[in-house]
Amino acid sequence: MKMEKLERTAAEAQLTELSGWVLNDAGSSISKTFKFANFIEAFGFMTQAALAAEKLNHHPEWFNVYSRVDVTLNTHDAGGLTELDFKLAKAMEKAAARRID
Ligand SMILES: C[C@H](O)[C@H](O)[C@H]1CNC2=NC(N)=NC(=O)C2=N1
Repeated sequence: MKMEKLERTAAEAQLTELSGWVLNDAGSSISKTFKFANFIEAFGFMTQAALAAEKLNHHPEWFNVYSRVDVTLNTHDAGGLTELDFKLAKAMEKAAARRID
């Protein structure tokens, strides 16, 4: 799926529909840290998010230590943010219903 790179203002507008996600200085990615009660909760989130990512054919960059998952989204094919990053971020919000903060 060919996706258009979003300009900074468009990315900022999309961000208003999400909470806790931050745009990097370059305007080329969004990030959020998710916290869970323990590793199993964190890994459950990652499993659900992985299924959503596979459906979208759009995959996260992420780092997990125990109960914490740091997520960064961007579209490497477009060299920045696209609609797909925001779709995946919203799917991740649903998958993170059991987060603790
Ligand atoms: C060939 C394959 O469809 C592409 O490489 C997809 C896969 N998943 C992807 N995920 C992300 N985050 N960015 C991409 O540009 C991307 N491209």
